[in-house]
Formats: sequence, C-alpha cells, structure tokens
Amino acid sequence: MGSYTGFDMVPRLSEGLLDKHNWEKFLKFTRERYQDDDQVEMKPNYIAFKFDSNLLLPFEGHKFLRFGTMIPNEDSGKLRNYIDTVSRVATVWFGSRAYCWDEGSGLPGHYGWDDVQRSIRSYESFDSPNTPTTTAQLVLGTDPISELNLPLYEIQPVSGKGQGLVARFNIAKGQLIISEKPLLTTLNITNTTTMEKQLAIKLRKLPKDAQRQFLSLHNNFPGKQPFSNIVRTNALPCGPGSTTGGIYPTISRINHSCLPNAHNSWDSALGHENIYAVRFIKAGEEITIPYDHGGPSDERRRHLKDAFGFDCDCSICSSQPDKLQRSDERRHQMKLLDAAIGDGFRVMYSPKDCLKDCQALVQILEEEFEGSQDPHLARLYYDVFQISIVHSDQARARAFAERSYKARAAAEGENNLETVRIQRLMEDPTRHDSFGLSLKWRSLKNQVPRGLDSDEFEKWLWRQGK
Ligand SMILES: C[S@@+](CC[C@H](N)C(=O)[O-])C[C@H]1O[C@@H](n2cnc3c(N)ncnc32)[C@H](O)[C@@H]1O
Repeated sequence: MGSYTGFDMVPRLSEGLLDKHNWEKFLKFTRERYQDDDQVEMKPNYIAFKFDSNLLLPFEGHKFLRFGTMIPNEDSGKLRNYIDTVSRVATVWFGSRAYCWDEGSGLPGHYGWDDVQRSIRSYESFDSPNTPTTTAQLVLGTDPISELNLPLYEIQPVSGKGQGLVARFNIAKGQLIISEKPLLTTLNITNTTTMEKQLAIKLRKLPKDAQRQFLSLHNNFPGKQPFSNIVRTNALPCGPGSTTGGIYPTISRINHSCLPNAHNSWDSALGHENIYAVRFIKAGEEITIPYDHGGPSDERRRHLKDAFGFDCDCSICSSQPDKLQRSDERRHQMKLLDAAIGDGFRVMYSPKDCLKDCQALVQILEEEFEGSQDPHLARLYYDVFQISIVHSDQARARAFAERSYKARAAAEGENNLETVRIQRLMEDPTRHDSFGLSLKWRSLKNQVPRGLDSDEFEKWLWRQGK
C-alpha cells in the first residue's frame, strides 16, 4: 500500500487569457524540465508521466483538476520527487490556487476521484472554443454581466412578428437566458368549446395580475374563442411529446426560427420552462426557439401555418433559393437517417451500418446548424450510446454518453433530470436496460486507448477501419 499525494487546482482555471497564459508558461517550464526524461512523454493533448495514468497535464488548462497519485510504501523517493517538483512549479505560477495535499499527512485532496477521472477523460479531445461575451470574460474568463443577475433580454417589437425577445447583452452559448413558471398549464383538448369553458374556470382562479398577463398575450386566431386561441398561439409542451401545454408571461413572447439560437426545455423537478442559448447571441439580436418538428421547408411551413397560423420568415425560410435548396436537401437527409437509426432490427443485426448513419448525421447537423446543433446532438449521441451498450461496448458507450451529457447540459442545463440520468449512465453504462443484449462488441469502460490524436480517437470511437 501507500498514500496519495499531489496538487489540485482550486478553483479550476478559466478559459480566460490570463489563466491560459499562466498554464502555457507552467507547461513550457515542465516540458523543458523533463525534455530528456524517458518517463515523461508528449502526447497530442497532454504531457504524460508514465508512472500512472492519472499523472497527466492537459494542454487545455481549464480541464485540469488534479496531478496526483498513490505513492507506494516501497517507492525509493523517485515518484514522490516527480510529484513534489511539478507541485512546486505549479505553486510558483498559481500560488495557493495550486493546492498541495498529502493524505499521509492527514491533508486530503479537494476533488473527488470521480470528478478527477471525468476531467482526465475530457483531455482526449479538444473543446470547441467558446466565444467570450465581454472583454472581461476574454481576459479573466468570468462574465461580470451574468454575475450581476440582470435580465439578459427585453421584450421589443420585431419587424413582421409582433413582439419578441431581444438580447440586451452578449449571451454565451450554454447560458440560461430565462427560467419561468407557467401562468397556467392545460391539456391539449381537441374540442374547443370544452377547452374554452375549462380555461375560463382556470383563469378565474388566477390572481388578477396573471389574468391580465394571459389576456395580453398575442392571439393569432381572433374570433369567438379567445382563451383557447391564446393557448393555441402561445402554449409550449411541458416536455417532449407532452400533451400538457404551458403559457408563460415572457417565454410566450419568444418567436420561432427554423435555425434558432436558443432551446426551450421543461424542468419537471421545478415545474419551470428553461431557455438556454445554443450559440453565442450578440447584444441586440432576437432570441428565437423552434416551434417546428423539422423536415424540409415545405413541411415546416405547412406545420407552422396549420398549427400556429403564420408564414415563417426566418433566416432559412427567407434565404436565396440555392441556399434554401441545400438546406432542404440536408433536412430531408436528416429525416431519412433519423428513421434508419431508430430501426431496432438494424441496431441489433447491422450495428456498424447504424454507427455509420449516426456519424453521417453528426456531419449534416454540423453543416445545417452551424454550431447550434447541441439539442440534436444530445439525442443523437444518446442513440449511439444505446447502440454501443446493446452490444456491451462499455468503453464507447461511456464516451458517447459523455458527449450526449455535454450537449444536453449545454442546451438544457446540468440539473435537468434527463441530463442527470445521462450523467449516471456515463458513470456506469451497465445501468442501461439494454446492456448486454448482445456480446458482439464487448469491452470494459476503461478500455479506451490513450494518447491518440483527435483523428485517431474519432476513428476508434466510430469503429472505422475495423
Ligand atoms: C408565441 S407568439 C410569439 C410572440 C408574439 N410575436 C407576440 O407578439 O407576442 C407566436 C406568434 O408570433 C409570431 N411569430 C413567431 N415566430 C414567427 C416567425 N418566424 N415568422 C413570423 N411570425 C412569427 C406569429 O404571429 C405567431 O403566431
């Protein structure tokens, strides 16, 4: 046996220029210090100390939590020397932020090993860079506007669409824009006379303020049944496929786009609707969400006209014919691939073909959504997770669950119940009901090859060239 020792970065580094600069200097020094040491190896994404798979220094400092391991009792002092030296250099660059700990002396580390392992797994591929929302964030990595907790939007007239939500500040991808409780929720009742009566009863029970807010919402179907038509214009389903709709004082002011910059999701634990930015939104830009069910523009426009009574004039629908045609081709292809991926027989008997389809779909989503594809990727990577786990491939299942988790956390928040469920599957893919239906691709969750560059890792992940 032995005792654990090392240093943790507390708080972890930001993606700001200052932290990046210090991390680069620290790595440069470490690299030079060990350049002739055959125990220290330069990998595509990190510096590896060969003694232990936990002793890695990633090139992306914001991912780093810990440099530490167990020093066996029989260690001659060699391993301890490496850890002490790197820890000392870290304290030179980062001061007390490089928190040195030693369990043998009764000083435990700051982070749990689960978090450390997760951070280490993330070293294998580079993150796509975030666009800073302010100069302060560019330099310091923190966003003073979000710390002030000011509303990030205001309700304004938007040309051709009535009112809409417009960003007051730059909003980062993954930022929560608004979380709101519904004024009321209602079942989707097809008989509008019954619906009108039930809504009248519900409205009467609301405080006067809420009644006024409801009645001030836009009604795209003026006529005899104002309550149900306000619902028809403004309701958002409380979760995917839900037959209950929610009406909101502010969220119901958000207009539709077929290429939206925000994503709406229902938080069933809190009974809130959340809106997250799915790409960087510039101050002054309109905030939009999707009301459509996908498909090429003719299908989307038909659905929006039938269900909501408006002709969409979003940036895609009103683009030049050749651009629209390319988008339509991609959307058509997305539908075909979606259907093929969901075919259980293929998942079971032609899983490699399914993987190929999933990879093709990732590519198309990237082209079509230009950086705002996280809501789609969250679902797609979960599908690939399922394909992997059906065939007992825990290593890839975990990597895909991690990608699904990241995309979902960015689009729906870390506390969303579905995000948390996927996080658990990422920790232990065998919890999924379909684990082990086939043993075709059996692997353990740690059987991930280390030290591959990004292309090699992708090839491994998608089972190319096997
Ligand atoms: C939920 S409301 C959104 C807020 C509404 N614009 C308002 O003034 O309160 C939906 C209505 O907004 C308008 N709208 C939303 N997205 C639109 C778009 N992409 N193109 C044209 N009109 C749109 C339509 O009149 C639609 O029925």
